[in-house]
Amino acid sequence: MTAAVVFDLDGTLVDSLGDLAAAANRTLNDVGHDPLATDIIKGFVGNGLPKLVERMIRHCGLPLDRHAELTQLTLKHYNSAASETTVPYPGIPEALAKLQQMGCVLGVCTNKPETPARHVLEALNLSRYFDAVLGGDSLSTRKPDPNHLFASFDALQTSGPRLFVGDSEVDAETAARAKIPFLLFTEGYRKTPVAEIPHTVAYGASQDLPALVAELIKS
Ligand SMILES: O=C(O)COP(=O)(O)O
Ligand SMILES: [Mg+2]
Repeated sequence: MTAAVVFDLDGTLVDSLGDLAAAANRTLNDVGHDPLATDIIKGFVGNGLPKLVERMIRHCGLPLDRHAELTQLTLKHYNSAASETTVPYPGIPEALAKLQQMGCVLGVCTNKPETPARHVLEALNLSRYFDAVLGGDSLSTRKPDPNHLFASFDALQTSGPRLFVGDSEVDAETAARAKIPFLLFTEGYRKTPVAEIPHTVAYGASQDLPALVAELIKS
């Protein structure tokens, strides 16, 4: 039986915080605001780019009626430099290759807009592993709505076991609502202690993924 494994992108497959923060800070620069520390911007990631911009606007005390304009601006900045410093987490390419060898079909379900998500996967030589990539703007809904995750599995067209791998509270909520086993990467952008994030298994080294997946699909 073919297992389907769907991955979150930011904070799970790739460390993209530097490029996200750079895009956000370029927008702040455009409106005459001082840049924010990367760690502050890290707290804005997880619910997609429009939400990141909304959190930035609130944090900086900027007018909320500029949300649409500043979202467009941030997307433009991000699209022009989405893979400058972004790298796969150590062990990710090897783990994906191994999972494919094991017969798993792989997909991506990210709240990042689809265009930069595909660009990042391409630039980092990871797109070859994925049969489906759904972004935060691919549907009319996004994580934590379980329909975003269901649509990602449906796109893989397999009937075997389903697993979801992610790094955040949003991913955990999505998996719980979809009733799909959840593998939590502990070294991504989560804001709460691991023990407070519902998960099936937690891991801190991506090299361990193939063995964890093998264990979960056999049970
Ligand atoms: O774009 C975001 O806010 C988060 O993206 P992710 O769903 O790949 O973690
Ligand atoms: Mg993530």
